[in-house]
Amino acid sequence: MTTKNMILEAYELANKQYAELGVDTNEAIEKLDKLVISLHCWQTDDVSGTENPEGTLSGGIQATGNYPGKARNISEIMTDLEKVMSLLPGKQRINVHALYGDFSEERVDRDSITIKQFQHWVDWCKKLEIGMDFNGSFFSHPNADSGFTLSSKDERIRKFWVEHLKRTRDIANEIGKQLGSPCILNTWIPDGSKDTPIDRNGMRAQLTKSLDEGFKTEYPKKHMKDAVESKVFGIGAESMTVGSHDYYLGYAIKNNKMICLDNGHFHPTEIVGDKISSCLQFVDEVLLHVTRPVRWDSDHVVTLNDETQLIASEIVRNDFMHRINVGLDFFDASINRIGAYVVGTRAVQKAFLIALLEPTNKLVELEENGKNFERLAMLEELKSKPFGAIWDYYCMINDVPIGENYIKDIQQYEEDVLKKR
Ligand SMILES: C[C@H](O)[C@H](O)[C@@H](O)C(=O)CO
Ligand SMILES: [Mn+2]
Repeated sequence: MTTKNMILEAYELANKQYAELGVDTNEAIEKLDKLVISLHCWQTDDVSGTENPEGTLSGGIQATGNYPGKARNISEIMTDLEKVMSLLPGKQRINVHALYGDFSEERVDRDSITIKQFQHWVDWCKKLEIGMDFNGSFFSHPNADSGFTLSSKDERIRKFWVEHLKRTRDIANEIGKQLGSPCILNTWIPDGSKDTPIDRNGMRAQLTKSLDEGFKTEYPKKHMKDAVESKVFGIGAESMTVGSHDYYLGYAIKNNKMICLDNGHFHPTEIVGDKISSCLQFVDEVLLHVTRPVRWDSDHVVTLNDETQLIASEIVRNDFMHRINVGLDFFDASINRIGAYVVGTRAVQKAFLIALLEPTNKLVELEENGKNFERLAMLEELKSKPFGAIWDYYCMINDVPIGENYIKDIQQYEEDVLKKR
């Protein structure tokens, strides 16, 4: 029997098993195909960027490892991302940080960037017919060395970063306009204090002042949408983070912004899956940065673990797909970087597929009737249903490697491209 026939046969059997539970696998696949995952460009080069690739990564984040083959310029980043997308089923878009501009003709500082430095990215996205998201880069820069950017009490520093915020919003608007797909601009700042600060309120008041100034211009939501990203702590800012979750959730609700939930940015026992339905009571949309924190915000490659699953299940169970923007945020420099993307993105897609194959109405019915043993039993039994057969079929109809077959493709790319860098 050919592999194709085996996959088709397994799919038919799995389809029947899920039908017995009242789940239509074809419908699940159709819905999964609507999921667009925003691929962060910074796993290609360990967040080095193209502005000053030899500089040190600051802002309390760290990419550990020195696996060969890291991308060294925009062209290599694009080549790597094209390879990644060729190995993924479904749809993707690209998420670019401001420190990834094209500065080959002219080196401009962050308070002077315009669409010009990002036109190359936009043209590439046009060619690939994909959308693009954008981020201000408030780290790896001398004006962030004090540990404070938008919340700084030094007016020169604060103004510099307000101007950066304004510029990034303008660029995002232009990206969305050119690509005909709203560009999400995420604003994350590393501001915080290593040791116990006194004037927490003063720092947060500065941040509010800066955000209010930076967000003054209204842009059409069909072109760009703002998100603000909170964090519990960063390396070197252990005692206090200015942009905490309480802070940004409040700011987002008051100012009609998206909140960005990065699941590496909370205390280890907090789970982002549980926050989605809370936030969506009060904000229109949420941006996700899906990652895998191991003991801290370590940004390990996402896997199909309970945390990833709850995030996907909460979105699917509540029909939140159109109010959630799924982005990734991991950077592991210790393994093949293309492999990191493919494993991490496929893990998120698998979590969504599993969620789509759940007989949610039946589970809710059990819950509402107080049948908690039955709910627990069903949840456990669902784990061993043949979702893998549906996944393989989805990869097959998307014409991408099935199962672990992408490993050899990536090994080949390592030989042909990465080892020559
Ligand atoms: C590059 C960073 O991961 C990113 O800007 C931010 O989203 C973050 O999560 C910082 O910890
Ligand atoms: Mn993040």
